[in-house]
Amino acid sequence: MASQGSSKRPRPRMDPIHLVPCLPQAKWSPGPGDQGWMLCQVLKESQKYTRRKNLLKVRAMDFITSTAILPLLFGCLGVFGLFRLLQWVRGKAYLRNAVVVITGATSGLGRECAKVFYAAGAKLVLCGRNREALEELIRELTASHATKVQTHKPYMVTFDLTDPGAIVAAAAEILQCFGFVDILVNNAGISYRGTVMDTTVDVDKRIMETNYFGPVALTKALLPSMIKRRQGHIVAISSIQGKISIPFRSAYAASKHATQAFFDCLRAEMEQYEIEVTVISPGYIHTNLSINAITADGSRYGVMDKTTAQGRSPVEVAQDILAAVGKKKKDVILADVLPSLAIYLRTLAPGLFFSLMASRARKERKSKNV
Ligand SMILES: NC(=O)C1=CN([C@@H]2O[C@H](COP(=O)(O)OP(=O)(O)OC[C@H]3O[C@@H](n4cnc5c(N)ncnc54)[C@H](OP(=O)(O)O)[C@@H]3O)[C@@H](O)[C@H]2O)C=CC1
Ligand SMILES: CCCCCCCCCCCCCCCC(=O)OCC(=O)COP(=O)(O)O
Repeated sequence: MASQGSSKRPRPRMDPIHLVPCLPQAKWSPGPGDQGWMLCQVLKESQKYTRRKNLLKVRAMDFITSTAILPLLFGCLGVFGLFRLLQWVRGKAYLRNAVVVITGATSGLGRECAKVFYAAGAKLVLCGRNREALEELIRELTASHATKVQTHKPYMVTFDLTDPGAIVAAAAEILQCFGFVDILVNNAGISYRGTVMDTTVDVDKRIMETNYFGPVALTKALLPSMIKRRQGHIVAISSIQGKISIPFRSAYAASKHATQAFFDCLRAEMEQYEIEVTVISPGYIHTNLSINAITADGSRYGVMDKTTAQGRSPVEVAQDILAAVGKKKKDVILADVLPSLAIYLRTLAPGLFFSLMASRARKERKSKNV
């Protein structure tokens, strides 16, 4: 009985390095026209190709391991990591014990900014119109002990940004708190809903006074003391709407565009005194901004818009602001991809951007039947 093994075809011997079958060379030498010969040529070619490929692989590995690429890569990563760490440590030191003034600290983003700057060890002067809300915030801050750095009891100064006289008096009071100001965060603001045609000029002025003239006046009142010390930092909380204009927000978008322009000019002029200027442009944030917005006739809008309700958490935005200030960033956009892209679209393809805004206006008009 023939053994099972003898009925099988002999398996080709394998080339141990390249893992391809070894060609029978000495025993068999077929000639052209022979089918076996053709197969042999094809096999030879494929063997050559595989060898070349493997050689390339070996050479590439040799290059990576024996040359400086890997050490260089790890070196770069190390330097980058060290740079980030240094930046973080410097940011922390910059904010610790710094005298920071925050306007609009009674609610929303300003309230959260107060919390993160307080936890970072800043000496706060909290501003707003509502004394009780400021007192409650100070109680809340001083009651919390969840920080590693030394904290300081905040001061408060109440005034209305639409009152130029009150701003001058408030600036003097602010300077008396700690003797000087390191960082001014111009955060207070109101929004607006309405068509250009229905909106009274008084409403346009009110928005401009709160969002533009008020912060400008407060900044001008505090700048001389900063210039004298050759030290200071002005932060303006603008908006994505300081970079693009969307329908039914004429007064608000105008006030934020003016804010961006003013503080960009100021940055250039203050460079000689080493005074920093940071403009922050957030997208939607979940605060009471839409509820507190005013309408075409000056009445309160009073609605929590879907866009606002779905906005970023004010705590997160406040943390981003703290980081940006610590790094002395000049211009920061804190928004989702679409609004950020819209800024580029406005610059690179204005025609397309204007068509999109016109269609947005049509849709909104239809849905509100106006
Ligand atoms: N929420 C959002 O989607 C976005 C907001 N922003 C900006 O963030 C900033 C903060 O707004 P946000 O927290 O969202 O809104 P809120 O309405 O919650 O807070 C607004 C703050 O501004 C103060 N304020 C309003 N008017 C005056 C005034 N005349 N004088 C003094 N203080 C005033 C309010 O104080 P008071 O208690 O006295 O009313 C309040 O503290 C604004 O500049 C806004 O434009 C930017 C982009 C998106
Ligand atoms: C290359 C492709 C680009 C596609 C771009 C499409 C255009 C999309 C338009 C997006 C508009 C975004 C508007 C964002 C507005 C915003 O974030 O405002 C922040 C605020 O200040 C909110 O105030 P409001 O009172 O309006 O709630």
